[in-house]
Amino acid sequence: MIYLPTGSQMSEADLYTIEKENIPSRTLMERAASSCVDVLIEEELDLSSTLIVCGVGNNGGDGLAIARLLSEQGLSVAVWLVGDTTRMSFEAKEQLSQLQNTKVIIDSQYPKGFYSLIIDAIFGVGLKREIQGSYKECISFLNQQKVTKVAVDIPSGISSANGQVLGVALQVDLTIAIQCQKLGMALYPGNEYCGRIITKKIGISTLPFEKEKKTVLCFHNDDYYNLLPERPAHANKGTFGKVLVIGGSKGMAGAAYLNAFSAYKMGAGLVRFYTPETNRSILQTLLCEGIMTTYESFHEKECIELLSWADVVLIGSGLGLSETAKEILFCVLENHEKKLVIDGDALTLISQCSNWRERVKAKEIILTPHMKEMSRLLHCDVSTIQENRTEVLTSYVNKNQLCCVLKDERTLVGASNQNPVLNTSGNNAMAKAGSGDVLTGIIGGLLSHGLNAYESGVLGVYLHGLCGDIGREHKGEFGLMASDLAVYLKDAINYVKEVRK
Ligand SMILES: NC(=O)C1=CN([C@@H]2O[C@H](COP(=O)(O)OP(=O)(O)OC[C@H]3O[C@@H](n4cnc5c(N)ncnc54)[C@H](O)[C@@H]3O)[C@@H](O)[C@H]2O)[C@@H](O)CC1
Ligand SMILES: [K+]
Repeated sequence: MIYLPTGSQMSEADLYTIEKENIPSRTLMERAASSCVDVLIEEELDLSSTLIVCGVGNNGGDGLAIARLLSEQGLSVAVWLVGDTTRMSFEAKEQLSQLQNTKVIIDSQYPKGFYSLIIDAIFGVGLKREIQGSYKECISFLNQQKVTKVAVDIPSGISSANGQVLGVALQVDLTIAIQCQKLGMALYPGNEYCGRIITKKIGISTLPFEKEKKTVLCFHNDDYYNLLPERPAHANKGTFGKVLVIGGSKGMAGAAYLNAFSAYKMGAGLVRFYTPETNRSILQTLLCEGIMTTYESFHEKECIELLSWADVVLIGSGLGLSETAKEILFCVLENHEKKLVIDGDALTLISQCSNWRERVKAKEIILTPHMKEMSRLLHCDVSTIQENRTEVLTSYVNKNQLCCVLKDERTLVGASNQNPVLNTSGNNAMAKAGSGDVLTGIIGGLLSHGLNAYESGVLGVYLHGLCGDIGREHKGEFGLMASDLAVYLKDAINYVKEVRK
């Protein structure tokens, strides 16, 4: 796995390396610049006439050092120095003075000419606020130039903490990430501005953020492979767990079906529906393997008996917000002692109850909110969550001692005392009704194999995304349906195993 630090975490790591490992800032800058030059050469970019656009911080310092290194190779280089040079960082000033006796053209305006390549060294991880004025004009102007563009560390204008565009951002073809990819480069819209990403290690110690459970991780295939549950030969249907699906109100039977179908496809041993009587024939026709208990109103004894049968309860997909739904939900919260996944309408119902968490008995709890549902749980705006998703998620899971799958184009899985994991599988073909119900079912299937909440959330989200990637190949970007996703689970699991080989 790799760490995806925010800019501030990266700056702390820079400082730690400089102070505790006694590597001077200047040395790190030289290493960063020469690594960038290596990439430019390895990638066979046209370096016949390069424009390097530099800001006044250390990202600009990297750019100035690159200018010197290219010029030492006899290449034609011009530097456009943007911003107030009286505010230049110490390292950038040093780099600028080293350029004085070279052939590099330095201009505080756009140095007119024909350029084969533009290098963006305006802002790196130090970008803090909305870009305005001459910086904004400069980036907008550069965006109009039809020339290959390469960003040093991160495209200028992208927040390294959350991937948001701070006023304006430069769209580049290639980003050379220094030491680590930053979180904002993996999130949207930041990711779309980066083009290809090449990471170059330069010896910055990542110890400071490795120690923190707050730093976001991105798993590799091997990490996922290690989470895949085993299916011993000596097994029966009880070995792989009993999943109780409580979902589907009138007209929403499909949500319960997708939960149950996906849990079975993920290998669960037995799946039972607990659903309104109106869904009986629909669900039995759709899934003859599903055991069926139905209700017309709340019966505590019946509900508690079903809970004692189940290893895993999935509650909420298409459940509705009726009084009966609410009674069943709170009966589950107060009586189910094993593993519990709370999805969809059940999330809305708990968000209306301030002491819901105190009432939960289950030893493993997973919530699967999308951004809107999370905003209901936290009683705040969606934008507040999007801008600070890691902090919001981390503090929520630690406060409530549970696992939370925060669904978005890039889903983040957090659990108490664990690093959040950012998922990068999946695509826009999955943005369709029912997709989340499939995820809930997959997570249920993994829980029923004995994985804990965090493992099931992390692996479930990845497999779900892979189903989307494989499904898009077969069914297309427009035509992929939620029910198709679960069908591709076998291919997704095989993919994880094959890549491992
Ligand atoms: N020793 C180090 O610190 C190293 C730094 N490196 C490079 O340095 C970068 C980080 O350098 P810095 O921390 O100096 O930050 P940046 O170079 O990213 O920019 C910070 C500068 O921009 C200003 N600024 C921030 N937001 C602004 C806005 N919206 N409008 C106008 N001005 C704004 C700040 O006041 C500061 O002067 C990294 O991304 C990387 O490229 C690398 O060379 C590796 C070593
Ligand atoms: K940059």
